[in-house]
Amino acid sequence: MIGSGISHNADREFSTTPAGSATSSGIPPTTRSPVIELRQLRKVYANGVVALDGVDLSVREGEILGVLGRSGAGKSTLLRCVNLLERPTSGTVTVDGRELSALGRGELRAARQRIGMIHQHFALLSSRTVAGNAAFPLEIAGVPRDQRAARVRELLELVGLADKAAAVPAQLSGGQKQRVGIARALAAGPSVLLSDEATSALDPATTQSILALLRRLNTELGLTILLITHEMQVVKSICDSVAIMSDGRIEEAGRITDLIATPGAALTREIFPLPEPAPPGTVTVTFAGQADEPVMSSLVRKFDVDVNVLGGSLEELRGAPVGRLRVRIEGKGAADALGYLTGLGLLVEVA
Ligand SMILES: Nc1ncnc2c1ncn2[C@@H]1O[C@H](COP(=O)(O)OP(=O)(O)OP(=O)(O)O)[C@@H](O)[C@H]1O
Repeated sequence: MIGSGISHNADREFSTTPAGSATSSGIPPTTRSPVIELRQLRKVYANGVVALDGVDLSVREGEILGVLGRSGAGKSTLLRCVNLLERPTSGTVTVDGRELSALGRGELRAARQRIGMIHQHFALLSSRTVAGNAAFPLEIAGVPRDQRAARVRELLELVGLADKAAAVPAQLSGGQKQRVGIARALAAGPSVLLSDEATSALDPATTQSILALLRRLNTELGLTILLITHEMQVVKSICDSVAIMSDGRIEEAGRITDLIATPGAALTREIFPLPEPAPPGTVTVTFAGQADEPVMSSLVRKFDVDVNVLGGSLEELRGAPVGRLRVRIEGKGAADALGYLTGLGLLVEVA
């Protein structure tokens, strides 16, 4: 028997309050309208590789959605289809209510201004200053010089680089380069930001500071963000929703809090790996939220049971603790204890 009962501290961070919340507008993301809609998207490259095989995906206004998948799953192809850098073989791409896949060249160029993009290796112009890089999309759009200068000052302020306007990219750290990339992506005031592995080339601390900046832009500007990543940490830190891709298909998609509350979700197994299948007689409990009740220790007190912890882990999802615990509950009150856990709204899976 591994520990009979659990101390207050051991489970104090688990509770029944759902993690995640409405963002600054107060409108829950699930009730907002989609800003990006992909329908039956298929991409077959000239060499016959089927990179996208019937993808349906919606990203709602003000949402941060992370597409997660192993190398070759089709993430980059998916992202590049959203702004039509890559033309889908079939299917539709709608952004901000306009079906981009139906637009001609000129209209597409204009529609793309509503879509910013940041890249893993920053893609800055090395001969231009920080200000010159941020100003580039404004020059292309024909914005007059004085307006450009004011906008660039505003953008560099926004990303925390006001003092680096005259520096060139070679004088910047990776995190600073990505901030320039973000300033440039936001120059034309897009409603959507696409992020192509934007933190993959950065160290963990810099990654966190860039993710915090993206979250701030999301809440302050209401920016909708579609990001692709192979790092679960990125999804855990800032995403509201996730789509898991494999072999050109989306295997699972939804709000993280909803998926975690869904029995058998692949996301839960990825975030909280436990031996599968669960041994017979064990109970796997998934908790989401903050500490306001020591659930397992109150179980021991209320129902005269022993709770043996077999495994589990606790993670922060967008700053809120979420955990998965595998236990064996023994004693004559075991059935009542299970009913109690279910009644608290926790996901309780009995093997
Ligand atoms: N231009 C191309 N021509 C032919 N095949 C391609 C092309 N680009 C990608 N592919 C293939 O399409 C599939 C999906 O690639 P994609 O780059 O979209 O996946 P990914 O999930 O982004 O992978 P990674 O994380 O390694 O970038 C892979 O089999 C890849 O080899």
